[in-house]
Amino acid sequence: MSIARDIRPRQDDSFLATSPNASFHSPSSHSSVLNRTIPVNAKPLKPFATEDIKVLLLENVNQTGRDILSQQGYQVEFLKSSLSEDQLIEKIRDVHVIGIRSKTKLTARVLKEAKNLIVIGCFCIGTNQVDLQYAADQGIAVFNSPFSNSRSVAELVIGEMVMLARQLGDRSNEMHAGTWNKVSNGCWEIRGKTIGIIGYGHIGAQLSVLAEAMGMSVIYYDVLNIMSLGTARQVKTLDDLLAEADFITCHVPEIAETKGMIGQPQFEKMKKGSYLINASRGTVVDIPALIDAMRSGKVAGAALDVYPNEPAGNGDYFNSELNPWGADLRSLKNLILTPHIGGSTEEAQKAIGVEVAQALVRYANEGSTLGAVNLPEVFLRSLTMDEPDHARVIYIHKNIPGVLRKVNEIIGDHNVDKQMTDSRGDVAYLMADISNVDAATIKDLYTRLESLPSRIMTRVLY
Ligand SMILES: NC(=O)c1ccc[n+]([C@@H]2O[C@H](COP(=O)([O-])OP(=O)(O)OC[C@H]3O[C@@H](n4cnc5c(N)ncnc54)[C@H](O)[C@@H]3O)[C@@H](O)[C@H]2O)c1
Ligand SMILES: O=C(O)CC[C@@H](O)C(=O)O
Repeated sequence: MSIARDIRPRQDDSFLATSPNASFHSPSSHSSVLNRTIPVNAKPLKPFATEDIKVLLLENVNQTGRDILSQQGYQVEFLKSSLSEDQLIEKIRDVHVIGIRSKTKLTARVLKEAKNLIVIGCFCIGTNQVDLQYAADQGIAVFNSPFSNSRSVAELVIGEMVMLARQLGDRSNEMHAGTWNKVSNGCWEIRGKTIGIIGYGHIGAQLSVLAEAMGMSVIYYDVLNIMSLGTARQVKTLDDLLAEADFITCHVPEIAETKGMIGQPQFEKMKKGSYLINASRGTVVDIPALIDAMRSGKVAGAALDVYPNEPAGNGDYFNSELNPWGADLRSLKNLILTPHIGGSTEEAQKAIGVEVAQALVRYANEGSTLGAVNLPEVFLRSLTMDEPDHARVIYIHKNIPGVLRKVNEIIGDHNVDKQMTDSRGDVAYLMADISNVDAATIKDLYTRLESLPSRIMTRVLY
């Protein structure tokens, strides 16, 4: 049994002094709910000695996040880069909380070994690097930061459009090599041009507003019907967008439908001399097809921030071993290559560090799944110091008929102050606050819930 799932009684009251911060600063729609319902005298709930909680943070997670987790008394191990699958399997075995960014692949093979893991924090927007369903089936919650770096990506794209339209990358490279090459041929203003945004979500919509302010016409394609901002216009098909846009920019998640979404047939449908930007995920654009389209002059310039294979850490790793077309790509003119830095600003990384670390603490200490991307969102107001003998039961279980009857047979002998349950697909999440319980009762509740066949994970916080 893992420490985090341990229900052993408190040795003393010392961990009451290390209260988790009860406030939640996420700008998400849930924040007002949380802020409203957390009383000043919230009772810290901890089922464990916090110093036993092991946290592994990879990929240079921001100091803000590291501080929040360390202040809880958790044991925090921090690495600057990612780990390979085999290295992760070794490391993850005794970890209760893991924090990653976009490079660390938490596959089913890795998660299978993570016997103590209760929660994953993706300190970024994308969650495609985690096997979300497998995690849910094991009762492991996954949190991310849905929009703390959206503005940073949108600003990068605006800058890149100007750079591509003016061939700034090439001019700068030439000057670095001592060459003065003053040209205007093929150089344009972006004012009056049309930007075609593929994926009008957080980033796409933010970009729409900025591009319009630069004097551009904005069209977008999205699988959802989304309200246009300003004078932007939604087009019906991707082909409509490709035929009309001067600058095409991708802001879709990596899912089966978006893999290879921009390939040779799509390049054929673009206007001659158009520009392509991809700061979403590397698999969205077929890079050999882009190389052909740039060599033929169909595409006048491109900016890539993401690649099908990216190195685990910084260094001279962006070579043909990593991606076979590397040398061909690097030989192209008017091509901006950046190392997945769309969201890499001080503002974004600090905000993400706070948001995700707070979600991890809230989940570990209080069981709230608000904002989880793979479990139903369940929240109960914090217990207060006026409720010293209350315990919070969390029962993550298979979503099959008859479970609640069995659970209520177990907790129904006690005074259930409040209870909430919800399901998402095959997994359901139940939280119940029970009053007037002693250590023996807590142990009994835990053991009986654990013995139910529907059990995925039981936690009792008190
Ligand atoms: N380069 C970076 O550093 C960086 C930073 C942040 C995010 N990202 C990537 O950008 C992606 C988009 O971010 P976001 O915050 O705007 O996401 P979002 O979820 O807010 O928006 C994505 C939009 O794409 C749409 N979409 C999904 N499938 C589509 C399809 N097949 N065709 C057209 N539209 C489709 C969705 O309906 C949604 O409106 C993220 O998933 C992430 O992978 C990259
Ligand atoms: O910081 C990262 O590694 C990922 C940034 C971005 O791709 C995201 O998904 O938020």
